[in-house]
Amino acid sequence: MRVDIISIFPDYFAPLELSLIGKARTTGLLDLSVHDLRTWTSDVHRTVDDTPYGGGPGMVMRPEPWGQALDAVGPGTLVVPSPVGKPFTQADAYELAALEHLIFACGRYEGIDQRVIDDAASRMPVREVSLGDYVLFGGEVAVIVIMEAITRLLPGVLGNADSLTEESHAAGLLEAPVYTKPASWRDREVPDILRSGDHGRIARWRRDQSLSRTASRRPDMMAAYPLDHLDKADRKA
Ligand SMILES: N#Cc1ccccc1Cn1ccc2ccc(-c3cc(N)[nH]n3)cc21
Repeated sequence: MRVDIISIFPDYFAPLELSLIGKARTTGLLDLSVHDLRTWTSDVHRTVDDTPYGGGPGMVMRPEPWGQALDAVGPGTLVVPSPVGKPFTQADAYELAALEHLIFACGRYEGIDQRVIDDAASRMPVREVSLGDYVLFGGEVAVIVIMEAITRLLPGVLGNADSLTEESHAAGLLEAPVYTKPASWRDREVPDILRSGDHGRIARWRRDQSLSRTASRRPDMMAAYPLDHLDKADRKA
């Protein structure tokens, strides 16, 4: 997978040289390039923002540098983090992980001139995505989060691919609590079932835990959970 990130703060992406994303880059699973938007400015001050038409607070990112940057690195699927984007989900992570070339546009200030998005959409797929109902300073942190969510889905990145099938949101439920040694810690014991060796009962216990956690913490996910995945007993719960 090829990924191009465009930002006025390229140093924000140093964390993408670490851990499993860094390993994916060195092994060639991920071809990641980070670009400074100011590369595509032409004035001595390397200006990337200007005052908003119609007035209002703050500044808006100018279209010219963005247009030239996207011409240079595109075409690909353009992903634009934004407070007004579609909520980013695990399903989106799977979809993006299956694509050949992603381009991330990191806005700052009050956002990017809308014509940049409209112009890009005339020649490549564009996805405006939100990480949640809160406002960040810019798109960089959102791109780091999205890059983690995507990269861990790439074949060969996670040592144990089984992790992907059991984890939260993969099966449409929140995952069960996890425990490791010691069996007793600060007078708190690991549930006996998990030490029973009865894998059938353990699987049932974990699914019950997932259902109860999801029902209490994320009723919205329960509403979307296919009823035919529930045993008759579960449906009464
Ligand atoms: N746009 C905008 C904007 C509008 C008003 C006030 C502040 C900003 C800051 N900002 C500039 C770029 C940019 C990118 C993504 C987010 C973002 C995503 C999520 N989920 N929250 N915030 C914010 C971003």
